[in-house]
Amino acid sequence: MTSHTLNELIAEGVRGRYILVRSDLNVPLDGSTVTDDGRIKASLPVIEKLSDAGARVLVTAHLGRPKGAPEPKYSLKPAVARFSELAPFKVKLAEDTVGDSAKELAGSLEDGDVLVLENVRFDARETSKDDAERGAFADELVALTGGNGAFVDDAFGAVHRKHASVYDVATRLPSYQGDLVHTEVEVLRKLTTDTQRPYVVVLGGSKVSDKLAVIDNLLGKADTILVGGGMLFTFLAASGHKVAGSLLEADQIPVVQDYLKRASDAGTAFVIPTDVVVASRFAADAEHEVVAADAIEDSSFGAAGIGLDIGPISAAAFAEQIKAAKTVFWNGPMGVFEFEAFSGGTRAIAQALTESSAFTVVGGGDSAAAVRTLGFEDSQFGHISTGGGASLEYLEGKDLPGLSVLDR
Ligand SMILES: Nc1ncnc2c1ncn2[C@@H]1O[C@H](COP(=O)(O)OP(=O)(O)O)[C@@H](O)[C@H]1O
Ligand SMILES: O=C(OP(=O)(O)O)[C@H](O)COP(=O)(O)O
Repeated sequence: MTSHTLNELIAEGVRGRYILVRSDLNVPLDGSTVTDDGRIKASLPVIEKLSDAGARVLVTAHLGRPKGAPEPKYSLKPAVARFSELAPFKVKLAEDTVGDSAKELAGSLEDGDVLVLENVRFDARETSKDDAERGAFADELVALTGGNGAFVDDAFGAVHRKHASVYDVATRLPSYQGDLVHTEVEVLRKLTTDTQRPYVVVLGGSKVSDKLAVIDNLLGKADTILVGGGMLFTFLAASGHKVAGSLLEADQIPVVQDYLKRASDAGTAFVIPTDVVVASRFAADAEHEVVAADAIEDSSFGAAGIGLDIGPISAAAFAEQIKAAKTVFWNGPMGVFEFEAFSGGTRAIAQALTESSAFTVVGGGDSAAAVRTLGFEDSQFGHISTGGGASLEYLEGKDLPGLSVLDR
């Protein structure tokens, strides 16, 4: 199955037509400052191509996980401000997604203009499990394109989401694959069809249940899974250890126990940290100490302690595995890298990737932000993917709704 490409759409002619583009502008923010603009830079080429070709571009995007209603802290304003600085054309932001502001501004677009609609997740229908609800929202998005529109999906980071702006609009408009999605899929396709072993997967971050779900299909595919970040505490708890106030998804403990049981038969080894950096509270200047991973509650902070990074012994052990690998996929920071005191594990893993002769892929908004803010260059890695969950789901061989809906 193949998808139609952006170049095909441009060859068909877009001047004067409304082209709906789904981008992933879900960037990390510090207040209203974008701390890593990688996803904005990655989204720019497709929008620029369409603008140059005379399209009237309507961009949809999400930021964070608002609860289906407008919340100022999840506004796309900072992302669009940064977009405007980077783009050679003016970018407007509507005050709503499909309301009066969106309709009025869309109606006033001229050829080559770009309008970003406010966070699609401000409308609960975007992420609804109910097909009719999502469909109704998609209809309203599509209505903004007049009668002759088209859809370009360029939001690789969201292709694993069956959401209205990713999936349902593509069932309603002639649809095309954006260049970013195309490039990302090509790299991951190579990784899955020609995997050099040992194949090491490094998992961390805070979207614990999302990422635990992908491990099921990685058992037997990956030789080794290194477990860090927020999910390590669910692994420790599954082995009977107390984790004090650390991030724990208690309902996932049986899932992890099942993985641990099946791992050796499947030929996959889990490596769980043996030491952890425990803090007195979740803050950049919190007191902290390194303790054994099976004795987190014995730290000076007792049951109030929070594990915010893997310890140095574990980081060194992970680095050894990475250096001996031929393929490494990494998603999810090892700790709260945003705070210097808890960035050591993430830095050590990034460093090991740069020193490994393996083909290395770093995936995920925060993982990409982490390597950049810790001073590494994109060119030191085989590929930096804009999608963490999306690339993991691709690697486990799942059908990704945002990709399959584009297949003809
Ligand atoms: N031990 C931990 N406790 C709480 N949060 C953590 C921990 N380790 C990492 N994190 C957080 O995980 C976040 C990134 O997670 P996630 O969104 O899953 O990664 P990505 O965007 O790369 O897919 C970071 O903001 C980081 O602070
Ligand atoms: O940040 C994203 O994914 P990632 O953290 O897996 O890289 C994407 O923008 C998708 O966001 P979502 O996981 O809230 O659907």
